[in-house]
Amino acid sequence: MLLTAEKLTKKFGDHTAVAQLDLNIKENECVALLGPNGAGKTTTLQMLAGLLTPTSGSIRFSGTKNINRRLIGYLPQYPAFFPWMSAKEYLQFAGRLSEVPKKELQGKIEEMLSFAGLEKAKNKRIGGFSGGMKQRLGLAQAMIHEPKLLILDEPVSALDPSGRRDVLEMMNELKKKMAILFSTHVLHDAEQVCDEIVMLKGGKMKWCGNLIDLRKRQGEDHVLLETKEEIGNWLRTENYVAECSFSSPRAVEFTLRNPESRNRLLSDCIDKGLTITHFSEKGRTLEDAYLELMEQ
Ligand SMILES: Nc1ncnc2c1ncn2[C@@H]1O[C@H](COP(=O)(O)OP(=O)(O)OP(=O)(O)O)[C@@H](O)[C@H]1O
Repeated sequence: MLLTAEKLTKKFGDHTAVAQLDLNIKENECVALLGPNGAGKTTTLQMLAGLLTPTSGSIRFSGTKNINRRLIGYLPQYPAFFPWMSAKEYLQFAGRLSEVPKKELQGKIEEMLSFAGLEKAKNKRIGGFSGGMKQRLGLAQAMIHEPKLLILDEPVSALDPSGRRDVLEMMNELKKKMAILFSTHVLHDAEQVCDEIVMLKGGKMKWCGNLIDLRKRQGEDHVLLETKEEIGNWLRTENYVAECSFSSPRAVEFTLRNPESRNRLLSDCIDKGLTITHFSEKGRTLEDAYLELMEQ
């Protein structure tokens, strides 16, 4: 295991920002920390990055108790850039801070500029960069020393759709080489890149699992049925049918109490002499499953 946090807790005075959080990150795994505003995402990331001391609990990185900052890359939610510096100068500065060996630094800077799509802007001042360019530069500085774990706080939240896509594509490339832990309050962003999801609310873990587990919670139980003949009232009283709503005598929407009763429904329709002209099942969206978990 690359990182193991046990019973991680952070209190600010009387307020508990993170409570008894257990978290595991494997090598090359991409984990999304998902939660609404104030859930404790930034506090958690800062503790794991070694920037904030936990009130209690433990963090083990690569099996040792010390957080080795050289093995971690961190991009804060609001990175502070020096607007008068050029992209190249900024990466030089970041590379020295991260102790990239001098003889490797120039090569690394060129590699990062190319990865971030900033070669043409390398000598331009950061003050004139768009939000997307700044975020790509922020990612480049976080990984210039080839960390084993990249910690990104809301890396796409402030970006427009094209900036979002660029940064998510960069993350998809990066996860082939290193583990990534990133926070977001948007499930759709998590879906694009992550393997595992950890949901936080009020400083506590609400749920953790992978997208497959989350998709299982979607279900496929909402049915739309249309027939040539009038359906009749029998459907309302069937015990496998719930929340039945007729939009016309020949069209009805309802929820199947369990997905296996689908065959029973179809054979009942045939027994009643109905000709089925439309049958479809609609699952809830992933967002619905997420919101339901958060509200539980
Ligand atoms: N330095 C601090 N002093 C006091 N309270 C704090 C401090 N930092 C965070 N908090 C509180 O801890 C809770 C968790 O904050 P945190 O910033 O970790 O949440 P978040 O999930 O990152 O939220 P957001 O999505 O808004 O960035 C909030 O209630 C916040 O007000």
